[in-house]
Amino acid sequence: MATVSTLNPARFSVFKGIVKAMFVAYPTSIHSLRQPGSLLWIIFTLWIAKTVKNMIKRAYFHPLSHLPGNKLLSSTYFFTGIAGLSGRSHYFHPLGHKHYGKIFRFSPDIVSVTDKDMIKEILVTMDYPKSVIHEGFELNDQHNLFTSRHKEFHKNRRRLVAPAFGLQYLRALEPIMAECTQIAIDEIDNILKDPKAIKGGKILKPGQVDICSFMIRLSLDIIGETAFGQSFRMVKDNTHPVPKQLANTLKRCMQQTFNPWMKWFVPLDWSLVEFGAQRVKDRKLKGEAGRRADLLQYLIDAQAHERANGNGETGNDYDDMIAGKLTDKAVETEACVFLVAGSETSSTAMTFTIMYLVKNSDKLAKLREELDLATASNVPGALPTYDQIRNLPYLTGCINESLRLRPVAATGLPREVTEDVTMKGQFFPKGTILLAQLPQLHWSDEYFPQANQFIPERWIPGESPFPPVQDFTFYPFSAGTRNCVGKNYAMMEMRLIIAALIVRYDIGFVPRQRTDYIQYITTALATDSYIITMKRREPAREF
Ligand code: HEM
Repeated sequence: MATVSTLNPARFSVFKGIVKAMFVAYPTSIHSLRQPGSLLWIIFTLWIAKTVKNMIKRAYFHPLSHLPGNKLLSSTYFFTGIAGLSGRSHYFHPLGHKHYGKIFRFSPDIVSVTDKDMIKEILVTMDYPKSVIHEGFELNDQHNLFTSRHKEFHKNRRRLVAPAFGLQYLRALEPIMAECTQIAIDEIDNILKDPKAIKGGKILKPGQVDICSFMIRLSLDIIGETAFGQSFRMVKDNTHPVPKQLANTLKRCMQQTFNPWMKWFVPLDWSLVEFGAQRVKDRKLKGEAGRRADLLQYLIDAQAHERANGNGETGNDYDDMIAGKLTDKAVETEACVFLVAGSETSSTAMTFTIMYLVKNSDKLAKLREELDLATASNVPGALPTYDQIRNLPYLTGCINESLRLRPVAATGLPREVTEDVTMKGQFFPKGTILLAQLPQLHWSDEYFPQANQFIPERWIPGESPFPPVQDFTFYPFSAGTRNCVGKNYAMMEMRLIIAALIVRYDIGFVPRQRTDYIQYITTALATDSYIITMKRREPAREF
């Protein structure tokens, strides 16, 4: 297996050579630069003049220059590049909106939007395609469901993949999710008995558990089992190389999207794709004996079905890809996409939900009461079943409230305008990237009274102290044709895991911890850690 993305040694030595040569040539160059009329002086002056001319053009004479926004930021891609490197641009957008209002331009062709009607128009009514930003995340040289900007491709691929997330199929995944959750619970119990039993990470005080680490590892194991038919055993061993490689690669992808020069030095490591391809081959080789009710099986069956109905591949790789056919490569790629799109998203959302619960003990007590009632008939040791918890309003309210306050799409959703358009009296030329700022909408007191408070009751008709939540104000899973195909999967997983933890343990807040977050493709706590206290409940809910 290839190593984690590092500097490309050959290119790095070329780079070192250039830097060395620059140092040797430095005194001469500086001297030459200081001589008006010398060749270097002329080249440098022309370059500066061209850059300044382009910056002035973008800032004052661009079709978007009528929009509010900082002229310096709008004149160059430099600052978007820096933001892309840091993974923290979501901290900067609210400041921009506070200063400039619901629409502001912060890059030559990127405009941030928090206006409710415009967001609906961008995501739902006009259903604009994804932007060039998404292409930086294409894997296996293939368009895929998540990244593709091509409507026809997306329509075909979504038709083939979406049924895998239908309720009937998802119910078959419950035993897999339950088994992985039970393994996590056993590991938590081990750590509570002996803090040294921790798998990786630092040993914590007795009674403390890093719940963020558990959520990350558990959701990786679940997606490994359901998308590849093989757990990464991250909860048990925490040593599988693929998750780490993937996290590094996604970070690099995001950085390179905004800083294309990095591609020259830092190759991307797609070991994940090799891993995925091997799993697909293994499953196909086993034939009927290897059948399992999971996402991978669904993709393999869908491929066989298409072939049997004469809708299989033509043999021309490019045409097949553009048409969204389920080739072998496409099956491998989509299984990998599930891992990319379906692990950190769920784990972050669960960590934030638990973080809000431990910070709001009254809400935690109310959730516990609801769960205890719903699972009262369980024998000791049994995990809550999905039938027991799927319709619990307070549990759903807690998850919704956490997704509202900390949406996984922290930097907003970029969409590209396909033709010149005027929205809310503002002109946007073809090619403009509109960034639908979901977080700002979710945090608006106009739509969510006391917006910065964790109030699960607001989602429960009859219990809410506020008017009902309006349509098109809450987009944790996006909307339109590009909404999250894994929404039902994610809701099921989050409900099952959070219910299992709350029923089994008393959990509590540990003060003085960092809770800042970063976003490369999805959002995560910057430290990958959130510690809580946990204690087995005695004796009533002992199982
Ligand atoms: C709490 C968990 C999750 C959240 C908040 C979430 C959120 C989102 C959002 C906001 C999008 C739109 C992204 C964009 O427009 O750029 C999206 C798309 C997507 N999600 Fe999720 N997601 C979650 C879990 C999952 C899971 C578990 C899976 C799969 C197992 C998944 C698979 C996908 C895929 C494949 C897409 C692309 C769909 C398309 O364009 O047709 N997601 N998700």
